[in-house]
Amino acid sequence: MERKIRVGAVSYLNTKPLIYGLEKGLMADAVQLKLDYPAHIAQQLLDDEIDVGLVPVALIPRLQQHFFVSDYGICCDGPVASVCLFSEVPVNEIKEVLLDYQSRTSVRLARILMKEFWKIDPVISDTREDFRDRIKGTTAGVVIGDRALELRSKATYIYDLGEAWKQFTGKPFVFAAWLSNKSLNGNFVDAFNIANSFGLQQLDEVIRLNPFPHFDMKEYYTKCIDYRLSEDKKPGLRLYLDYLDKFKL
Ligand SMILES: C=C(O[C@@H]1C=C(C(=O)O)C=C[C@H]1O)C(=O)O
Repeated sequence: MERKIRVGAVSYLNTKPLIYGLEKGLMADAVQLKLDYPAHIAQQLLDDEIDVGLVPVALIPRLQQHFFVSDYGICCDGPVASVCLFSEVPVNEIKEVLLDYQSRTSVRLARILMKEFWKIDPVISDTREDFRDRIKGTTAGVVIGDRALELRSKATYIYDLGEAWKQFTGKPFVFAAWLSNKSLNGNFVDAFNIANSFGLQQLDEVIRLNPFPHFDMKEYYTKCIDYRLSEDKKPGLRLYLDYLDKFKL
């Protein structure tokens, strides 16, 4: 029997619709699914511990070769709600910014926006563990995922990075895409696309299975996250990758 394809998916709520089909057993004979936070998925694809991952797009320049596995990803076209700069003071008074250790794409997006859009030059600090209680006074923080959705109700100033990117460039943004480090056969790709679309067609059931009191999940899945990695998303992705190159990020 052929070895199963090792698939690494993001463990946040944003990914639940995409993996609902896989978790229901579609492709159970072909796929072994692991969940982790984005920075770990990125490392696992680099280390060849997985074959396919919902990988932060910031990893693309570091991969020797990469293939887009499906028509789905984690994108937005305007406010995304779960990727924000949280602060107790207005953006131009921020002195230090803590960057979420779980992120690879958004932390670099924040650096681009600070330089080019907000035109601020705070001290930028990486983190290695939970840092949310250090966001106070003039120290702000970039937080992603479910923890960001939760923080929204407590934060004073919320700068949504999807919204800021849209204001800055006029374009949608791609956070993560299903990428592989080797070419996979067309049958796998077709089945994977069908599995991805399964949950998107049954959002009410996905929401029922993953109750989350801090945010309206129907709104999150239908208005904030855009799951279609369609052609109209590509110019924004290219522009982001150009900025990574330009600023050596
Ligand atoms: C919209 C989001 O997109 C994500 C952000 C990522 C990143 O910053 O590296 C990677 C995967 C996505 O989960 C989110 O996490 O809230």
